[in-house]
Amino acid sequence: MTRAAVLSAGSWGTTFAKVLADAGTEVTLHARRPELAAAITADRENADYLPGIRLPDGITATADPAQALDGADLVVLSIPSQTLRENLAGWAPHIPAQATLLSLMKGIELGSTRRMSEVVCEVTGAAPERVAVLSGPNLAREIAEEQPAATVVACTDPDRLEALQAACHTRYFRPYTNPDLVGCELGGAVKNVIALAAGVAEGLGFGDNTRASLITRGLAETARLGQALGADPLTFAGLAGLGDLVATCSSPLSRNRTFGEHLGRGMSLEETVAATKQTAEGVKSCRSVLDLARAHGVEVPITEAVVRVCHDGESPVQMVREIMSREAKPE
Ligand SMILES: NC(=O)C1=CN([C@@H]2O[C@H](COP(=O)(O)OP(=O)(O)OC[C@H]3O[C@@H](n4cnc5c(N)ncnc54)[C@H](O)[C@@H]3O)[C@@H](O)[C@H]2O)C=CC1
Ligand SMILES: O=C(CO)COP(=O)(O)O
Repeated sequence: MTRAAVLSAGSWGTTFAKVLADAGTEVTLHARRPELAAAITADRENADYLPGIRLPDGITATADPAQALDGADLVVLSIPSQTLRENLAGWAPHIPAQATLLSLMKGIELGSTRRMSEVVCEVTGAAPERVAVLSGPNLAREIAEEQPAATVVACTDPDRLEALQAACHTRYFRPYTNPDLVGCELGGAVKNVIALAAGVAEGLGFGDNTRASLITRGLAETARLGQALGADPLTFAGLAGLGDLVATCSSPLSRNRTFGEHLGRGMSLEETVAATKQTAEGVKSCRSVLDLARAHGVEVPITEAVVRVCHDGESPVQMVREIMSREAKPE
């Protein structure tokens, strides 16, 4: 892969543009606001999302999606999941016919319960083997600072997968391949929901036992749902499953965990939404994950609890009481 278009220039899109450029790929980054695109090109910095990080010379930025997509053999999608369908419909006519379409997004569409790769296929008409996902313990700021991290790229076409792995392999970013696209994608979406619960626990003042219990039982419900959707259960023991769950549930950098922490500390939902400037996917996706689980007859008690706290006005204290008083059962 030699030329990538990254849409758009938020925290992760900008960071991943840097990864691609550091791996030797020419990158055009799409920013919605022309002034941000101009500032990125002129200053080599995205001061809105990654202040203090110098962007490589291999990145140019534009506010024109057609210009960003012109000649791209890799199209990277990194916007809030619930906005993908609408945005992609506008971008689709400009996407080169053979380009690989890579989703960095970690959400499930509300209403349709589609994974992002499914939305990409539906909107663009691309064959499923052209669509890939990247998921793992990848907090943007740490990667932008070139702290070592690993990730997983998944695609059903082995040639595209290998090319993708090479296109984003740098001295600080190590991608593994996995053919299980469904499992990788689901792991990324559900961990955001579990991280909300871990944040609530943090906000209530609970410690490591509580977090470890949530991570482990969260992984169990992710794997149950994954299996029902045809994922490989082993994927959930890897970077896109346990790896991402541990990082997100533990890190103060996580927007989902921070959102939950605010609720746990007693902030109202409205105050928390107002205080959250970046995308916390789990707040919306908890509902679609629950819908998906119900459609497949899978029990997801932590996800249910997160929906009650984020949407039905249940208090964090009551949430913990309900999780802990569920019927006792074998592990
Ligand atoms: N930030 C991180 O550490 C990581 C984020 N992700 C995932 O990447 C995706 C993007 O997240 P971030 O870059 O972190 O979010 P962000 O909030 O930092 O940036 C969002 C980007 O989307 C654009 N955007 C917002 N609303 C839009 C709309 N209605 N239409 C078009 N564009 C819109 C913004 O202008 C911005 O460029 C999410 O699915 C997230 O779960 C995945 C791994 C790491
Ligand atoms: O996906 C992430 C880390 O892998 C980022 O998590 P947040 O979206 O909660 O910040």
